[in-house]
Amino acid sequence: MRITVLGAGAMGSLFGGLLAEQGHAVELLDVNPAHIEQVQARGLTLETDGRGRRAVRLSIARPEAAGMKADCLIIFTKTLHTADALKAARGALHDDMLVLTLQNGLGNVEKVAELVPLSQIAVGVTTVPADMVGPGHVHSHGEGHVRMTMANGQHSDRLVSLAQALTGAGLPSTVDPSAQAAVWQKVAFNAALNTVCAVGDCTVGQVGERAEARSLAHRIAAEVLTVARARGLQVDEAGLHATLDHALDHHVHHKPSMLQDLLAGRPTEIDAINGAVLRAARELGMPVPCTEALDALVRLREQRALAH
Ligand SMILES: NC(=O)C1=CN([C@@H]2O[C@H](COP(=O)(O)OP(=O)(O)OC[C@H]3O[C@@H](n4cnc5c(N)ncnc54)[C@H](OP(=O)(O)O)[C@@H]3O)[C@@H](O)[C@H]2O)C=CC1
Ligand SMILES: CC(C)(CO)C(=O)C(=O)O
Repeated sequence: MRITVLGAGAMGSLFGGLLAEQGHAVELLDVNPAHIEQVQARGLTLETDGRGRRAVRLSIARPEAAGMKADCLIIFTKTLHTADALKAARGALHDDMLVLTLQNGLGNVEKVAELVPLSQIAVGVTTVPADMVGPGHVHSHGEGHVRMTMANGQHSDRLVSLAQALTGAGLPSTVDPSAQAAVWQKVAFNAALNTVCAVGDCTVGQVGERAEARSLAHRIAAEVLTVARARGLQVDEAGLHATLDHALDHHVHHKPSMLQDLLAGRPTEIDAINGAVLRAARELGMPVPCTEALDALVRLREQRALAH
């Protein structure tokens, strides 16, 4: 397949690199000059558990210089950069292209739909983890999967082909209409764990060690699911709490992306995570006090992090 990846940081580079290794034509689009320069000069250094470190040759350009007419475009910018990135990559968009967002948070389809017809948009979630080691170097220290569906609920052969390509590249993927509920479950997970780690300035394991912090994370997750249920989604509450416990017990050294953003002085995705849940809860007149408290505290930390 011909696949463009818009936003080639940790996740975009991992997905693009693994797909390119399987012989797919991949073009990464990014704005980070040091990363672009490294990948152009030396290839992408890709490090995954089990297969070690290797260099992968693939194209990379700024979004406005996109050169490939791709079958699919996967968006992996942070949520607050989606609109700018898509506008800059407008030249790469065409009406026979599938556009997939696997970003965290809510409202991603709505942002993409400002520039792409809904019938071409797919949405999903991934539990695959990835970290940037430095420019041109990405590391994934764990396994995960991808669940996705067309935003309009229709069947798409193109999405099935993309799922096969991703699975063949070592990113197990399913096309599943319940991916819409999975988006909410992932938001519940991020609203709970990312925020508590961000405010506590600690790893997932450090939250897991303290009973009251662990219980707070579970309360936030449960609160978010009450909103999802009120919106008519069938969510798996027991499954979510089990996933949270698994992360708290096993991803002990991981610093969630929200904490990494704060430490790097970058804006976080708080508005697309807790902020979006709060807006949905307000529309329904539902109180979500824990989600609201963490939203306020992360924004406070973010303001300080951006000021330095
Ligand atoms: N990392 C993880 O383990 C996981 C992340 N996710 C989600 O995936 C998404 C991507 O996350 P992640 O890869 O960690 O993020 P990164 O910050 O590592 O990567 C985002 C990339 O997008 C680039 N970018 C910024 N603006 C633009 C633009 N206008 N056009 C093109 N590229 C742009 C950034 O450049 P610059 O650095 O210069 O800003 C950066 O290289 C997020 O929604 C995240 O929540 C989901 C599951 C796991
Ligand atoms: C990797 C994971 C699942 C952990 O919180 C994540 O989504 C993030 O860091 O944003």
